[in-house]
Amino acid sequence: MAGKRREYDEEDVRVRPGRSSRPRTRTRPRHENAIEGFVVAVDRGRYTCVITDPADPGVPGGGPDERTVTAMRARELGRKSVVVGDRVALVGDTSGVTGALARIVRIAERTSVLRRTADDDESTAEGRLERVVVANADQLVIVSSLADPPPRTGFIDRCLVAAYDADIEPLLCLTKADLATPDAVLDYYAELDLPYVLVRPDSDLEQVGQLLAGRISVMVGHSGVGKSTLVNRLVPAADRAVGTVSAIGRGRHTSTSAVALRLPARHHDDAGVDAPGVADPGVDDATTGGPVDPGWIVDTPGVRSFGLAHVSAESLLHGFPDLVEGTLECPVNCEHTANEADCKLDAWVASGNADPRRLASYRRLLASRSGDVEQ
Ligand SMILES: Nc1nc2c(ncn2[C@@H]2O[C@H](COP(=O)(O)OP(=O)(O)OP(=O)(O)O)[C@@H](O)[C@H]2O)c(=O)[nH]1
Ligand SMILES: [Zn+2]
Repeated sequence: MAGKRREYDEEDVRVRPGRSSRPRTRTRPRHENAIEGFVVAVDRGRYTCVITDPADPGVPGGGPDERTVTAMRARELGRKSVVVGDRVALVGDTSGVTGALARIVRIAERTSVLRRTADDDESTAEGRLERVVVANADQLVIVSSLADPPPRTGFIDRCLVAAYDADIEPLLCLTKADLATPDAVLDYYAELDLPYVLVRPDSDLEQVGQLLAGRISVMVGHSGVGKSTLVNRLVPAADRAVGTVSAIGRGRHTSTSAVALRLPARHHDDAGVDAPGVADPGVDDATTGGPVDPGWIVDTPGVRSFGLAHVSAESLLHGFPDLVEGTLECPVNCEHTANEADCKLDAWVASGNADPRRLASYRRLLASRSGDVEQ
């Protein structure tokens, strides 16, 4: 019976009625032996997956027995993209030996998606789309240096909106704290309950480590802010290339890519793991008493920013809670742009309720968004 053999939910496979005559779901193998993996890198149709199947030795936590397999998409996935952070079901040769090729037959429902900004690569049709680049992230680490290059709050604001929209917690990581004070940046965000950490070359990174433990954290930041330096300190095995800041800024990366790096294991008895104010990331595996998943950092070297074309003007406001009250008296359907004669935000700012730079930033995002390509 066809119905009985189906093991896919509708999210995984669309059973196309009518025009499509291929009885795909009836002939598909069951893939009972599929094992779970986590996509850590994507390169030209090949997916690098770490086996995270509970039945697999060395899982979770990247033990010595951990296997990394190369996989391709099974045809039955259709056009569904597979991105870094996806949890997938793998069949075929999952031995992980050189040359072995597994197949991804299922993608687990995503808890979050981050899309890269539409103009990352204007030279191709694909590059003009807001493609999903990272799935299942639960934290967006916005890396900004306090000097050299100076902080760009417009960029931070954009990332905050992307994070709130995707339901991902933001963490502001202010680097080069040895070169400048964070006061101006923190003042700009005074009205937001924005968690932040300060990083300098001599910081021990204990606090950062705690905030990353057991979670999937995406790092984003401009070139030269010290992202690679930080990743190398957190994940020494990653060996990310550290560049030098050039006056004109470096050319754009030619390809957009993301890669997930496993954080080194932390131990239950690490001092201060339950520091006040730090949400319990749930690293204790109480059910099995097994090893702790240390978490992942997703580095996004080719991603300049995250797309907001799909975010409504009202949702954009989530990144600007200090402005929300100022819109309450706006006319219905007010777009809150500078062109709206009756928008109340100008008066809200003029009477000192919010920083004018915040309104300017909000309006810049509104304007940039309308230039984005809708997916
Ligand atoms: N003073 C100071 N310099 C730092 C700090 N962190 C990084 N740097 C320096 O800043 C420069 C850029 O660092 P990277 O780690 O390459 O920056 P990045 O963000 O990875 O830049 P891309 O690789 O271009 O994306 C290097 O010369 C680092 O040594 C810091 O906390 N303080
Ligand atoms: Zn308005």
